[in-house]
Formats: sequence, C-alpha cells, structure tokens
Amino acid sequence: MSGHAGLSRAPDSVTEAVHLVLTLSCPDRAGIIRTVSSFLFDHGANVVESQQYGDRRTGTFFMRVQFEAIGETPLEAAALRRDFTRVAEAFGMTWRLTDTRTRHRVLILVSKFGHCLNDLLYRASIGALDVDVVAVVSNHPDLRHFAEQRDVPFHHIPVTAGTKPAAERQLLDLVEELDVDLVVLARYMQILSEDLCKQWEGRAINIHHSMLPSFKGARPYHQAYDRGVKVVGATAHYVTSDLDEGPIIEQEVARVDHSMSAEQVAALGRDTECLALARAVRWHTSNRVLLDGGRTVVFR
Ligand SMILES: Nc1nc2c(c(=O)[nH]1)N[C@@H](CN(C=O)c1ccc(C(=O)N[C@@H](CCC(=O)O)C(=O)O)cc1)CN2
Repeated sequence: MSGHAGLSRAPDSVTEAVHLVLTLSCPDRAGIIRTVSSFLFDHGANVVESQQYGDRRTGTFFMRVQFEAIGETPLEAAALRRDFTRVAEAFGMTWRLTDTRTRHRVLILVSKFGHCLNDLLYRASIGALDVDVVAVVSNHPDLRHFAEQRDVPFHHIPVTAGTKPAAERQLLDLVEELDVDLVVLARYMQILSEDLCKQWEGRAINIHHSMLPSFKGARPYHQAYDRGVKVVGATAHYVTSDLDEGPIIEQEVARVDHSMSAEQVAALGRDTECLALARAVRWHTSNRVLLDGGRTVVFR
C-alpha cells in the first residue's frame, strides 16, 4: 500500500486537464489562505476549487485546493512539493499533494452479503466511481461470481479463530503485492486485528448497517426493528481497532414505519448502506476527506 505523501502512481494519460489537489491541516492562524493562494499563483497555478474550515473546537484549520496550470506550461508536481515543504514547515502543516488523474487501487473485502460489493463493482464499471478494483477478497466462496463476472480477481481467504493471524498475513501480502491504496470492508464480518488497523490507518473504510453510534455490534437491523425506530440507516467510517468507533465519513437514512416487517426494514437499510459506502469511497478517493481527531472534515 503506497503510503507516501505524494502522487501514488504516474497518470496514464496526458490529455486530461492536469488538476492537482493540495489538502492540508494545521493550527489555525491568520494568513494561511493568503500564503497558499500566493504560493500557487507564484508557481503558475490557477485555483479551480477551494474549500476551507476552521474547527473552533480544536483550533485546527483544514483546506482543500484543486488547481490547474495557467496557460500551456505544465505544473511540476515534484517542484511544487519541494517548494511547498518550506511553507508547510512554517505553518506546521500536515499535507498531501495528489493528481486527480491518478486512480486509487481498491481491494474490497466481503463475507456473504453482496449488495455493497455489487453496487461498488457496478459504479466502478460505469465510471461513477473513478477507481480500479484490483481484487475482491472474502472469507467465504459465495460471492466469487459477483467479482469474476466483472473480470475482477476473487481470492477466498477462509478465517477461523485459529487461522485469523495467518489469514491476515495473506491479506497483508496481497495488499502489498497489488499496491492497494484503499481497502473497503463491504459487509466483511471479521474483526481486524489492532496491528492490521494500524497498518491501514486512514486507508480502510467499513460500512456499518446502523446509524452509529446507535446499534453497534452484531445484527443492528434486528436491534433497530425491535426498538421500533422510524428511520433505519448506515454509516461509512474509517476502520480502527475500536469496533465501529472509527471516524465517520458518511451516513444515510430511510424512513420506516410500524407496518413494515424486519425484512422490509433490512431491505431499506441495505439501500442506505450502498449509498453511504459509495459516497465515502468517492470522497476518499477524491481526497475530500480529512481527519479531525476522531471526526472527519468532508469537503464534498
Ligand atoms: N477492527 C475492526 N474490524 C472491523 C470493524 C471495525 O470497525 N474495526 N468493522 C467490522 C464490521 N462489523 C460491523 O460493521 C462487524 C463485523 C464482525 C463482527 C464480529 O463479531 N465478527 C466475529 C466473527 C463473525 C463471523 O465469523 O461471522 C469475529 O470477528 O470474531 C462484528 C462487527 C469489520 N471489522
């Protein structure tokens, strides 16, 4: 999994508009926006989109700037990165510079429920998600056809209590071998170890089938149905070692009522899972999600 703060892969086309994206966070102070915009102008860049947010709670400033070259002279990402390092150091910034033409390599983890997998594969196949799904991995064989019918390699890595460490080693090796940028847990029903969560920090997204923090853990739809909820929903969040506690990226809900069966409630919930997860993957792979402690800032 490429973890450096730069371009993860040389883009495969020079015909698209070259848009670079700079994301940053730092202690808030006056002059950040002026400094960044002057830097970009001085380096021949024209800003096409800029969003920023100052978190009064933590005194942290967040910014996402998307920019292109002014005129015909192409932008030099390496030179921009070298020169921006000085600016970043002066402001104590955590930052990343990426190219919108670089496609994230995504590995999808599933168990036996295939609705999110199918939705992600379809969206990727029609370009609604600008990602390359390089593999599907499951602890069960059931969903092999979903992957292979879309020409995506399927790897069956069974997991039992006794084999979990070896299975995670296999998974880690596959992620490294395929140079995966993002792991998506699309109803993967295995708890990842603390070590795996550390290695994939900020690069693994899970869909939980409830509106967290409500109904954590197992069988959340049944918990919600028994509680008599009037909305059912799903939460896409980054994976951490604290189950279902990772920073929330997106949530979606659907209205339910007393006349619906548990299966009807679950069916509506599954639709919200697909929506929440697809949005989270889209925003993450567009570098629109920034970590703000245990929360996120999403420049949608
Ligand atoms: N370290 C983390 N791992 C996982 C997370 C997470 O947030 N942190 N999210 C889960 C998904 N999930 C709920 O959304 C979930 C999955 C599995 C379990 C669970 O109890 N699994 C059992 C095995 C169950 C089985 O074999 O069918 C276990 O792993 O012992 C609870 C919640 C994905 N992983």
